[in-house]
Amino acid sequence: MTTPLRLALVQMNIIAGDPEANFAAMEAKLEEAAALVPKPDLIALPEMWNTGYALTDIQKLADPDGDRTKATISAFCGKHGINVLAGSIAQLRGSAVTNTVHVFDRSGKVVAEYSKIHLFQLMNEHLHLEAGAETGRFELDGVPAGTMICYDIRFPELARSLALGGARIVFVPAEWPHPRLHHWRTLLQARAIENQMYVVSINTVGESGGASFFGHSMVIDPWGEVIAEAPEEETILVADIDLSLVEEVRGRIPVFADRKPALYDL
Ligand SMILES: O=C(O)CCC(=O)C(=O)O
Repeated sequence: MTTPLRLALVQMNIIAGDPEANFAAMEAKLEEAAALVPKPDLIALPEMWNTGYALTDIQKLADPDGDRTKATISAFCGKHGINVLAGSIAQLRGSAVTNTVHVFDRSGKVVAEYSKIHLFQLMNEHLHLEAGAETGRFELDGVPAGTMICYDIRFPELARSLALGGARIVFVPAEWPHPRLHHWRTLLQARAIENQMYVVSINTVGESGGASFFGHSMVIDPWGEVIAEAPEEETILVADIDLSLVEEVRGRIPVFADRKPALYDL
């Protein structure tokens, strides 16, 4: 990617259990983001945007092999020449359902697929979904990056492993509810500060299954500053980021050179 890099984060209201409505809303929002001037380099979507947390019906609602998602978003990327981190979807794989992010380059090619490693027991994910077994590293326009999903931010080892693998930006699609705004903000900032990288989160808004999703999608720079933050309503959050700040911050406080991995009992 060229520097600065323009990001457009689609903070949307997901209708639980209604993939038709969510696909229509997602396509309209991608077109809205593509019409921004200047055009974004990358558009990102939130977690489980196709089905929301309709977990008891997830087997019949999930996208078989992600085919509909891949066809729709790949065509969009090819038409507009924009990278898309397609949040996550409920994806049917044989008899299992995973919570999976697909990353598309400007030509519409899928360059990465990541399934959520840490399933969130408080919302019964472990009863309905199968956990992923690989981390989410990729490169877009030559920039090494990574993705995690929602609850994954509570595991600093995962963000560290992406940073050690070279990531300069980590994306976090989420469906994170009240009353844990304090945890959301603090954990996202901590992951950015300790790894001296950009952390870009894309949350949802609205109500579903007794949970209220608060938005506050954020772009946090490698110094831990929140450089853009969405309100609690639907919005497309736009931010221009300067990747040279990653090297500048890493040069100022040499955290990676000062690590003592041999002493950590991990
Ligand atoms: O960790 C949390 O508090 C929220 C996580 C969550 O909602 C999720 O992973 O879907």
